[in-house]
Amino acid sequence: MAAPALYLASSSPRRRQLLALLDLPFEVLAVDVDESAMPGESPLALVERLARAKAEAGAALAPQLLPVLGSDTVGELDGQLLVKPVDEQDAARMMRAMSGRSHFIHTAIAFSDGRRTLSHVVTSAVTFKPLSDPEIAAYWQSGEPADKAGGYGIQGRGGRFVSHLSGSYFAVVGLPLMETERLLNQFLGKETK
Ligand SMILES: Cc1cn([C@H]2C[C@H](O)[C@@H](COP(=O)(O)OP(=O)(O)OP(=O)(O)O)O2)c(=O)[nH]c1=O
Repeated sequence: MAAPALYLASSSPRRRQLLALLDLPFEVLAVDVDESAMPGESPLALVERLARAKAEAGAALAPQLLPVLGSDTVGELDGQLLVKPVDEQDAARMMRAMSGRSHFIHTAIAFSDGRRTLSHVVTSAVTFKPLSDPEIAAYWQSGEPADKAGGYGIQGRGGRFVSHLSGSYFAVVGLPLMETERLLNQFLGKETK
């Protein structure tokens, strides 16, 4: 196996698959970061703080001084945070709130080596078609919503609900490709166009 060029501080298989598309050898680090929001913290501030915290927690564990990537995804509707649903009722509440209208998905990325941290947030707007209660119930049964911010996966069955996307598809899935490569190059001091 090639020596790693960076570490990924994430237990998400999706982030692993997406990072592999940058064609750089990397190793995964398991970090444990408390993801709860602080009182009055905006979704944008939260998502960036968590990505930085994951990257910095990873850097503290990394066996070599290499960039560590941390990332976090949250949704926002009317200023309110949309995170992973705690149960079916919570998922249904979010789906009904998102039905027939647009919400934001914020994904933050951060690189840290323990000495400095650089971060960036990508915001996308996702519009849902109007959803019926039977559709919402059947979607929960598919098992897809449980581990996803906003309670859906655009890359799976949840894609059936999306009538419009403005922003980065890959950021909604959990890792914006172009921005991650650009931020890494910036972190490494490489010139990019
Ligand atoms: C909106 C949306 C979110 N998601 C996922 C991306 C994230 O993995 C997840 C949000 O949870 P996160 O806390 O960002 O990430 P995670 O717990 O999966 O992994 P880790 O913290 O170890 O990196 O929701 C999708 O896969 N598709 C979607 O359409």
